[in-house]
Amino acid sequence: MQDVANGINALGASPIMSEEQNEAEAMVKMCNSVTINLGAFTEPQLEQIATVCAFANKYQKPIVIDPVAVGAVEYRTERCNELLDQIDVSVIRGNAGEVAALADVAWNSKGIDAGEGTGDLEDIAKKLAKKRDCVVVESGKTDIITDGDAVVRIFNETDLFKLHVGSGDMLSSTIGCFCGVEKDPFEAAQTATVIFDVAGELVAKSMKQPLAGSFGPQLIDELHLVDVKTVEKYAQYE
Ligand SMILES: Nc1ncnc2c1ncn2[C@@H]1O[C@H](COP(=O)(O)OP(=O)(O)O)[C@@H](O)[C@H]1O
Ligand SMILES: Cc1ncsc1CCOP(=O)(O)O
Ligand SMILES: [Mg+2]
Repeated sequence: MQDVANGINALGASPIMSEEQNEAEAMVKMCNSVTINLGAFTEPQLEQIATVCAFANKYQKPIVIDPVAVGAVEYRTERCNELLDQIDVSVIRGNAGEVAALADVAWNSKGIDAGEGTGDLEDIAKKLAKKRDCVVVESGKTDIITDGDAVVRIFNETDLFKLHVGSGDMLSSTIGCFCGVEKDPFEAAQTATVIFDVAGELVAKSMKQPLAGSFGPQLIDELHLVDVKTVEKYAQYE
């Protein structure tokens, strides 16, 4: 949670974390977008999450969902699908295992990680985008972004992302921030993802020794420093 708040604050956005149902309407009214992270929740929190999402739909604030580990634990898949049945979501951002689980595709997920499977990653992402009528960002070595028809691939990467727990959470919240300033969630998701990936890649390239512990803080520093010119110079996508 700390990395998420610091990462998006460094980018110039303004995070606020909330867990209290009674402030849900006020929170949603004042924000530009809502990111729901299902990393660790209890049943009462699910009620609060559903309330926040209902207000977000009412006040037309975009919602980004990070369905952490839904592929690994059936309970999570069920709760996440129940939530998605109730609300309109702009973007779902997950790794291959999470996206496959929500798209009803068999996959061997592993905890918070992507795990392994044989399905075509782009087809699976498109299936979920069509099923939930939203944009899907399926992260991995190549990040796949789709609205169900068009597909954009972002190639900037570093293995250090995998060693830093919370990289996916930071990416999802970054997408949330861009959805708050760009009406088209497909555009917002692409911009956020390329900035995040370029920032991580630049950190990795600048490190004398690629070490997991120092990657996190340096990623936050790079999110602070990174500018449009730098992203345009290094972005690799099609
Ligand atoms: N195998 C990989 N090699 C390099 N970068 C990766 C790899 N897998 C994921 N990433 C990057 O890590 C970031 C977080 O994505 P991911 O690890 O898939 O999310 P999560 O942490 O939720 O599993 C993304 O920016 C993605 O591009
Ligand atoms: C370790 C852990 N446990 C519940 S959520 C979480 C963090 C997941 O982070 P990410 O999916 O971004 O690696
Ligand atoms: Mg994750």
